[in-house]
Order: sequence, then structure tokens, then C-alpha cells
Amino acid sequence: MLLSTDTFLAPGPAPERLWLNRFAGLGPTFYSHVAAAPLRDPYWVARSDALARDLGLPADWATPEALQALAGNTVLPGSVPLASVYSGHQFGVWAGQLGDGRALLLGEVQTPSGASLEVQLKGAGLTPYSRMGDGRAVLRSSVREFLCSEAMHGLGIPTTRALCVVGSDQPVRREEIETAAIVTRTAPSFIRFGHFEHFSHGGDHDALRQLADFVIDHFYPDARSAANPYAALLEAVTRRTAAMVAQWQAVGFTHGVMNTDNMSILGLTVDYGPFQFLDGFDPNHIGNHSDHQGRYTYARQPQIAHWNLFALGQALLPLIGDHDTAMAALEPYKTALPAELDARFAAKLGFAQASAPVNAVVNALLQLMAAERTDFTIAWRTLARHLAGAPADTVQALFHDRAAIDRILLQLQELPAQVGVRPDADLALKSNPAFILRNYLGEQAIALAKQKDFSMVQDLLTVLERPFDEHPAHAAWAGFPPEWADHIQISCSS
Ligand SMILES: Nc1ncnc2c1ncn2[C@@H]1O[C@H](COP(=O)(O)OP(=O)(O)OP(=O)(O)O)[C@@H](O)[C@H]1O
Ligand SMILES: [Mg+2]
Repeated sequence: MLLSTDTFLAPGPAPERLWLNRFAGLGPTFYSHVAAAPLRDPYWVARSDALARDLGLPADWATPEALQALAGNTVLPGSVPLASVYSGHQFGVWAGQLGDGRALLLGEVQTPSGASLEVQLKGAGLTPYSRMGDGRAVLRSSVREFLCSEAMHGLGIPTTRALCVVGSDQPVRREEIETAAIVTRTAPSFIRFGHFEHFSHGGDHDALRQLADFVIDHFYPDARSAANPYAALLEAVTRRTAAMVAQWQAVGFTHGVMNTDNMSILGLTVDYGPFQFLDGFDPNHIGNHSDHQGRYTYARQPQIAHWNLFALGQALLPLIGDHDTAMAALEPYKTALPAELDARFAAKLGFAQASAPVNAVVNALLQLMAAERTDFTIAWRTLARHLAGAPADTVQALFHDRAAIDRILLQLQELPAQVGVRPDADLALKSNPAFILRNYLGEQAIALAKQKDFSMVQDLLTVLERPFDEHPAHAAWAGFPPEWADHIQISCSS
């Protein structure tokens, strides 16, 4: 355990070993040094003590000095803030150069467990890549990113994480005047598919190779010994991405803006913008109301991830060498994605292994849920409780088509005889969260936060960090959303 005086947020000179700044070591082709823009009179909005512990911060880490540093008003000793350049495909169209237009990488810190995590401030002001933007993020979107990052972590889904949100009364213009906030977030690396696309499309193949070697050496060391390390990298990213998307599908999560600049090379969920957890199960629901084509619906996420991997493959082509080898590296997606999906949904029914009979029950259930717009989370959780002994009528009560749900319950009863094992109720309860970050809960927490009451943000965090547990004090948050939740529009503006 690092001593409190040794943490990256401690005042005074930082011991050398605290900051690694390996990304900075790539050189100036990859980024620009940028100082954060000052944020007036910052205040704490929310903090994740769980992540603070993982980072080795002491219990009293949230000092006035830390607040100023995470508001971008002071530079932490040893930190070398920078904004990286990337490009990407947005809504299926090449968008050219993008980059960290409002995120600053402070550097990379070592955690007590020996891992290293990059620390970013999102919303810290203008960078050379801000284009038309103002470099800021608003309180509304920052609270959403903070809560969802930690909720996804609680669900066991690979994600960037969020240490805190700091707010300010400083105005920020969106559809209306809002106020500024900054999320401090962490990840082993924030490198995206778009970083590779940037150097590939720009024809800078030396930089492309340098970046690929960096990612292989630090994050995919097994790829190094492969016959074609860059194809091996692509294949490993393919597999991680498939696993991530399957996990999204299993909890009814829609990312909302799966552009290639929002795809992590580590298979982490990154960029919590117009995301949503589905309430009623509508696979074709368009979460992001700027997504006019419905490109990024729940149902399309698996194929969009594949499309994005193809774009990554295209970008890596100069390193991989030939088209066939690149295509072969993408090929495992076609089996990995369904296998991961089947495994996740089988676990939701309490089976450690997928099989044809289990899949049949899952599919029948999903079809009925889609037909009836059944609440996805409540239906699965109720089913898990039923497997743990709750009466069948708790499940039946959720559906209108009694004959259909009875047929499914009967199929479920017959499964042990067909597959040779009984469903494991514990596995089902650990695979079906009681609590998700429902839109309406986020909206309520944000409305209060705008009035400087941050208690609901913090309470939601406490619950969402352990979404598979019962939280009697907040049982209502596991219940049906109110009617108005159907009409919430999630805008892209953030
Ligand atoms: N307010 C803003 N000011 C400057 N640049 C912005 C702003 N909002 C978005 N951008 C930039 O526009 C591009 C696409 O934005 P997108 O919404 O995907 O990312 P983001 O939410 O800013 O950040 P991230 O992907 O880092 O979570 C990125 O280059 C991003 O930095
Ligand atoms: Mg983004």
C-alpha cells in the first residue's frame, strides 16, 4: 500500500515512480501539450471511494488541493497534461481528424496492486482538437458519465472508470445555459480505434507502427510472438470487443454513439454520452435522438462493433501486410460474439454453459419480452429469484400472454433433464442485476444536482456499485420506472 504522502494527489514533489507517462513517451506526433483551462470556484459533486481505494488514495484524499487539481486549476507535480490526436468514422462516415477536444491526459499512475492507470480530466477546456467545441462538459453529462462508469464496473463490464465529478457555476452554452463540470476518469489506456485510423489514413505508417508496437508491448504482449503480431493484435481486440458487446447486450445497455473514435483498443466501454439501459425491452429503440437512421440501436450493436473492427483492420492493413490475413484476424468475431452472447444469457438462466436447449428458452423469452415490451431488468431479475425459490406467479405477473410465459416456464423446468444440470440460482442472481442506471433515475439525480443537492448522485453510486445485492433502503429504484421515463429524450449535447 502506498503511503498517503505518496499518492499522486498529494501536494509537494511527486516521487518519480508515481507518474509513468508512457503515452507521452510516444512523442509529439501523437499529442499536444495543453494546460487545463481554470474552472471557477470548483466544488465536489460526487466521488467514488471505491476507485480511490483502488488507486491507493487515502480515505481523506478529497482535499481542497485535490479539488483544485482535478478542476484543472493547478498542475499535479509529475503530471504532464496532454491531449491526443485521433480520427474516426462517425455514424459510418469518415470524419477526419478529431482528438481529445475536451479531455486531458494528466499522466499514468501506479496503483497498489501494481497496475497502472491513465488519469484524464474530461471537460478541462480547449485543446488543438476542440474544433467547434468549447472544451467543456456540463454537469448533466458528467453526472451521467460518472454514474454509468461505476455502474458498468459494478456489473463486471470492462469500462473506463470515474473517480469524481467537480462542478462549478461557470456557465456553459448548450441548448440552454448549463454549468460546467469535469469528470476525472481512469483507464489502463484511452487509446481508441480512431488513433490507428488517424495515422493510417494520414499515411504516416511509422507512427502507425509505433502506436501498434506500444499497444502490443504494454497491453497485448502475447501478440508479439505471433507470426504476424499486428494481425494477432487485431484478433485479440476482436475477441475483447466481442466479449464487451455481449456483456452490453446481456444487461440491456445501449451505448448510443459507437463511432470508431469511441471504441477502446482494450475493449473497454468508453464515452458515456447518449447511452441508455433499456427499460421495456425494445431491441430497436433509438437511444440517441441525434441517431436519425437508428444505426446504434441495441439490436444493431453486435454488427456495428464488427463494422468498427473492420475499420480498425483497414487501418492496420499497412502493418498486417495483406488483406486475407487481416480478414482472417476479424473472422473469430463471427463465432466469438454468438458464443459470448450465448454464455451470458445462459448464465442469466443459471447455466454455466450454453447449449441448444438453453438458447431456445432464452430466445423464446427475449421474443416474448420484445413483443410485450416487458421491463428487461425486472423480468430477468424476477426469473432469477424464481430460480432461487420465488413462486412462478411473480414471473407470470410480468406478462400479458399467459399461455406464452407458461410455455416458457415449462420449457425451463424441462431443461435440467435435457442438459443434465440444474440451474444455479446464485449464478442467475449474480448475472441479473436488480439495479441499473435507469434514465429516469439519472434525470432525478441530475435535477437535484443542478440545485446543488448531490445526495442522490452519491446514493445511486452506492447502489450501482453493488447492483446484484438487495438495497432495501432504495428498493424503489429496482422497481418499474414511472410513466414519464418513456418520454425522456437523451440528446447528444454534452
Ligand atoms: N464540448 C466540446 N468541446 C470540444 N470538443 C468536443 C466537445 N464535445 C465533443 N468534442 C469532440 O468531438 C469529438 C466527438 O465527441 P464525442 O462526443 O464522441 O466525445 P466526447 O464525449 O467529448 O469524449 P470521449 O470520447 O473522450 O468520452 C471528440 O473529438 C471530442 O473531443
Ligand atoms: Mg467520444
